[in-house]
Amino acid sequence: MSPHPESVDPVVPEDVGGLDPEALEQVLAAPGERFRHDYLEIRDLRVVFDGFVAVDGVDLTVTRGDLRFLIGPNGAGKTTIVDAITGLAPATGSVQFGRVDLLGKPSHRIVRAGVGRTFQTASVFDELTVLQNLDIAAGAGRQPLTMLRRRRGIPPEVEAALETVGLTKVRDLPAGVLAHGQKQWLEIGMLLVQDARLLLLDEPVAGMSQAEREETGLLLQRIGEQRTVVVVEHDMEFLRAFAASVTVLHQGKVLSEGTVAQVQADPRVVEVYLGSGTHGRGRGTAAAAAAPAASTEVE
Ligand SMILES: Nc1ncnc2c1ncn2[C@@H]1O[C@H](COP(=O)(O)OP(=O)(O)OP(=O)(O)O)[C@@H](O)[C@H]1O
Repeated sequence: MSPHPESVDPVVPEDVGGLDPEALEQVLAAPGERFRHDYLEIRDLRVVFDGFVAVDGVDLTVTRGDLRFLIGPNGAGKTTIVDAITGLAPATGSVQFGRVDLLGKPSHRIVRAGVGRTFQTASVFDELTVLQNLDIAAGAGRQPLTMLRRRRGIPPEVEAALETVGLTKVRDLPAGVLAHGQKQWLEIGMLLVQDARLLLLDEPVAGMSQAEREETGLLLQRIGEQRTVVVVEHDMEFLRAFAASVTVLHQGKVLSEGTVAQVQADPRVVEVYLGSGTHGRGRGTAAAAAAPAASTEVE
């Protein structure tokens, strides 16, 4: 849909540091038993906008421990599926997570069911500091009375999230001055403190440097070991490096599903990404990025 936001020069110190996987342990620390029923199960999902079928009977199952990438040409319906799961697009069918039926629930109830998402354009509060953004996200899971109580110091889960996403040194800066990649990290941190157990990430590495992409990929792999993670992505290099499994969408339907190697070898996927003008809806970057992968399989 919208073009990737240009990466802006960060107005932050050079030595901000990277992500800290060890700090992540503190945020994630939770007995696996609690997540036993955590899996996303979508059946016959359909989203229609004024007669236009954007999502057309999609089935999707993502289990905890998976790191599922959703790919597909421009307009395939990827973001709309995430919108439907999070209550932002009207849908029919069924969407269950952790035994909770999500369809038809208002967004705040879906958040409370443990579902969190990021957007293609980071949706942090620019005027508030990094710390305040995280604090608000942490509050999303708190009872109103606890929210009103004055708290001394930084809650440990917020501190651990700050370290995890490498933003400790910029915690008092307004989020608006962060570089695009750092905003994406902040959003991931917000999902962690919000205790999201299903994380839906829309193009999380857009605008990031190669080093940042790698750090983010490793972070997502680690989170994916404990939580259910779905990544909407156009970056095929990133996908090849980090996806555990892939669902390819095309014109609102699931075209192919499997490991990276399996979908790359699927002639239907090759056709959609490399095909003639009839499938020419793919955005240039996606098609171009997919081409080397597909061609290695077809050569
Ligand atoms: N609110 C809306 N009203 C009408 N049509 C919409 C709306 N949202 C999405 N669409 C249409 O639904 C289709 C799927 O859009 P969607 O954003 O889900 O695709 P996508 O696969 O995420 O694409 P991209 O990779 O470009 O983000 C597109 O044709 C889009 O124009």
